[in-house]
Amino acid sequence: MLQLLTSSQTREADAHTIKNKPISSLDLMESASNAFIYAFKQDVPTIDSLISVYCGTGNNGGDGLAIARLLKENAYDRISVKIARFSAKESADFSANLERLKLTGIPITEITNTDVFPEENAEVIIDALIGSGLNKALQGDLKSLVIHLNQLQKKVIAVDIPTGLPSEGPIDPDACILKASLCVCFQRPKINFFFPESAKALERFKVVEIGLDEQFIQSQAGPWKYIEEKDIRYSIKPRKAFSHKGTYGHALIIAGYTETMGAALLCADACLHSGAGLTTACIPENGYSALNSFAPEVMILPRSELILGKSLEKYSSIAIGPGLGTDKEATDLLEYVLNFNKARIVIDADAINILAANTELLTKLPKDCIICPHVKEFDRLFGKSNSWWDRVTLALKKAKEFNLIILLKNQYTFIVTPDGDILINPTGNPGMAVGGMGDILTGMIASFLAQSYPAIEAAMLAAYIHGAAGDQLIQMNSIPPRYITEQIPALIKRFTAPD
Ligand SMILES: NC(=O)C1=CN([C@@H]2O[C@H](COP(=O)(O)OP(=O)(O)OC[C@H]3O[C@@H](n4cnc5c(N)ncnc54)[C@H](OP(=O)(O)O)[C@@H]3O)[C@@H](O)[C@H]2O)[C@@H](O)CC1
Ligand SMILES: [K+]
Repeated sequence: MLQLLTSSQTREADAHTIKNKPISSLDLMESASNAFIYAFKQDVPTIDSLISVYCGTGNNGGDGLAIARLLKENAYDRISVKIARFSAKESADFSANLERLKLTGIPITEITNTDVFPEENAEVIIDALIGSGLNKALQGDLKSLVIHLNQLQKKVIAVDIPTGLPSEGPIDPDACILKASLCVCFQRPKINFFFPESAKALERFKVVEIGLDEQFIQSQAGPWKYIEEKDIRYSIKPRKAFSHKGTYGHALIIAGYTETMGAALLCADACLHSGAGLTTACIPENGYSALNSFAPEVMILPRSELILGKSLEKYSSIAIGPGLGTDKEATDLLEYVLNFNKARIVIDADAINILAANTELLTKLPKDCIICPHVKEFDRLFGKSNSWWDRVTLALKKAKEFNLIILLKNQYTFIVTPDGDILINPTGNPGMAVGGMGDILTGMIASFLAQSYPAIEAAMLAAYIHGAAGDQLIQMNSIPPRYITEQIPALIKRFTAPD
């Protein structure tokens, strides 16, 4: 997993690298600027594009100056540089790069007040005004410049981070930020890129290596971790020779109601496709024939039998909630399952709403129980938050308090653990924003739990593979959740095979 850094940790990684590797700070800037150029060339391959580089006077601005010079070396020769000089300060590497730039003949304009802005006919603007050194909200002259640049509606490519966006912490909905179509960021994505509020700052990002000390970065403390494919390959176990269905556990799916039987079918079918040896669905009687024709491999535990107190002993995992309803019977079922606290449990959908209405049940959740709320379910359960940063921080507190794993759904799903980690899932796409998608995920988690994966791994594998299945169908505008299920077995097999 990639350890993500706060802006102060990034500064430490920067200082550590300069101190311990044979590289000077100026050369590190050169390396970062070269890495930017590599990504830039893929995005703007036309060398006669008209490009304007806006630079502040800190190190982000220093990068901008070096980038302008390197662009020229790479045959982009319709470049101009604008320096926003609203204070007398400049960093040493900015000054050094300014001297180097002056030797290239690239036109440089200094903007010292905002009464008149220089005319701008560039097709591409490179934003090197402020990077990770942002220390307050934009105001005054710089804010006026950013508002002006936003109004031009040009293609903007940001260096490291869009000017005005904090690297971490709550994103003020009214913050003035230079909107980028692409951000090329250095070594690690910024934590704030993963929150929906960052959509006002950037459309997409690319991460480029600049040569910071990886060992140092990975040894940093902090909850934010980014899941990679190799984590999935490392966790997932191939099926063994001479194994039988008993080897892979028995999952019970307690889901469905007259009007919402589909949720139970989708959930049970996804569980089956994710490798559980046996899957049983506990549904009301009016769903039997639908289940038998949709997924004949899935067995049935009559809902009425569970209500009468059927033992749960034989199940290796339990999923409860999709399409369950929130009436008295559903509440009793959840309480029954929680009282039988030996099982490995995943709680979703209506069962989360039942928890929200009966918060005393939270104390009955077994250790390492997984809940997988979407934003509304999360807010209903734990209260409203003003920002996604606050919401995830609250999730961290609740995960510790109740010994829970909270899988908080988002374009980048957050898996928040009782040990204080926040695992960010990189897979998935907006085509997956379709009802029923969560039921598939819950079935997958139940399946991995049944197969004896530790709970955090079960959540991680399910989130990653679910999203990866969606990414395989990226050509579809919207993806019916059933199609995700079809992808699962081959995807799992692929992750068990050598690279
Ligand atoms: N670390 C790395 O890995 C590497 C980092 N590199 C690069 O360095 C960048 C970080 O550089 P940095 O630390 O010099 O800060 P930077 O973003 O230029 O901003 C500082 C300037 O902005 C100003 N300022 C701040 N807020 C303001 C506001 N609201 N409104 C107005 N002004 C404001 C602040 O002024 P002050 O508040 O101090 O008066 C100061 O002048 C990083 O993003 C990356 O691009 C690479 O070169 C190499 C490897
Ligand atoms: K920037």
